[in-house]
This record gives sequence, C-alpha cells and structure tokens, in this order.
Amino acid sequence: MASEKLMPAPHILIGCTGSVASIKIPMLIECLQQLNPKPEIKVVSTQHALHFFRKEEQNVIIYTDSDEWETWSSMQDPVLHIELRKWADVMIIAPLDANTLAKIANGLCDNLLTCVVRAWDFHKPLMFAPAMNTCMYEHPITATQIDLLKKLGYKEIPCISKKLACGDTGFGAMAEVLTLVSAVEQSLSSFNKNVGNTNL
Ligand SMILES: CC(C)(CO)[C@@H](O)C(=O)NCCC(=O)N/C=C\S
Repeated sequence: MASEKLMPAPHILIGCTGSVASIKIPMLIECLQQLNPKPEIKVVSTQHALHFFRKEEQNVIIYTDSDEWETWSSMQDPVLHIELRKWADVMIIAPLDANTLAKIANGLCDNLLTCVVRAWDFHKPLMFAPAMNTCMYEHPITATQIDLLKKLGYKEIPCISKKLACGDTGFGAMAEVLTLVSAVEQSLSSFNKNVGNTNL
C-alpha cells in the first residue's frame, strides 16, 4: 500500500542483560527486522550480556557502557543515554535479569542500560521480559519488584516454564521470541496510527 511506504521507520531500542536468555538476541533482532514498516533497531547491552552473543556478528549497532564515555568529552557533546531515550519510539528489555530488575526497581543507574531506563519518557512504551533461574524467580522480592515496575507503567512480558540453562525445568525462562515480537508490534500499532494521522 503506498501509505505503508511513506510510514517512517519506527525506532526500536532493545536492552539486554546478563541472563543466559541473551543467547536469543540475534534471533530477536532478526525477527523484529521482519516487521512492516521495517524498523530501525539499536541495542543497549550490559557488560554481562555480551558473554551470550557475538556483538560483531550483529547487523545493528550494539551500544555498551564504554560507548557512553567515548561519545562525550566536553560540554555540548551528546550524552548517549539521553540521545537513546529521545531516539527510541519503544524499548524492550529482553532478557531482564534479576540484577537489572532490582536496579530499575530502585532507580539505580550505574550503566548505559539503566541510565536509559532512568531517563525514560513514559509517553513511550517500555516492555520488559524477565529471565532467571526458577530459584531466583520464586524469591518473593522478584514479584515485589516486577509489581513495582508495572505500577511505574512498564509492561511485563511474563516468564514461561521451560528447560532452563542449568538443565532444570521451571518458571523463569524468557518468553518466546515470537511473543516478544508481537508485544513490540502491538505497542507500535498505536505509534503507527498516531504518525499516520499527522501525515493526513
Ligand atoms: C536460556 C533459555 C532462553 C533457553 O531456552 C531459557 O532457558 C531461559 O530463558 N532461561 C532463563 C535464564 C536461565 O536459564 N538462567 C540460568 C540458570 S538456570
């Protein structure tokens, strides 16, 4: 449809953290790139998440903590986490590990990813997909912190029960990639509608 060609590319920011579920990042990027209109995708990775995929093999920009300091050296220089919160139309943190869940629930911002979240514009959707071992997931603090994030306005994409990285089977596995993609697609449908209206 002609109008679809005119639709601007939605900006999707993926946040990934130190859960083994970050092995799914390459697949998540690939599936999101199939959306129509084709989105622009950037990734913000914590240091620990980098253990689980090959940063140099991805065909999108993967920002890490060092990029924050490499892009700023004097006043007036762009501040990366502020640039990213302005650039994004939607953010999905997948996987959200137990450590970063706790940081966000307490307003900690000690790396690029948590600084973007700490500066987030709540007019834009922010979704999170927890992923951790069942023993961590069942700790009462997990539900407390997830509930707090939902009260703040972030959208949970709940864990599922399946075989975990350690061989156990149980809750704590990250939602399937296709579930993540449809959640992003849904959040963008209102975005596309809004943008479409201004084009009229
Ligand atoms: C890793 C993956 C994506 C494989 O399908 C799935 O098991 C998952 O999300 N696991 C949650 C994280 C985990 O396992 N934690 C570590 C110790 S058990």
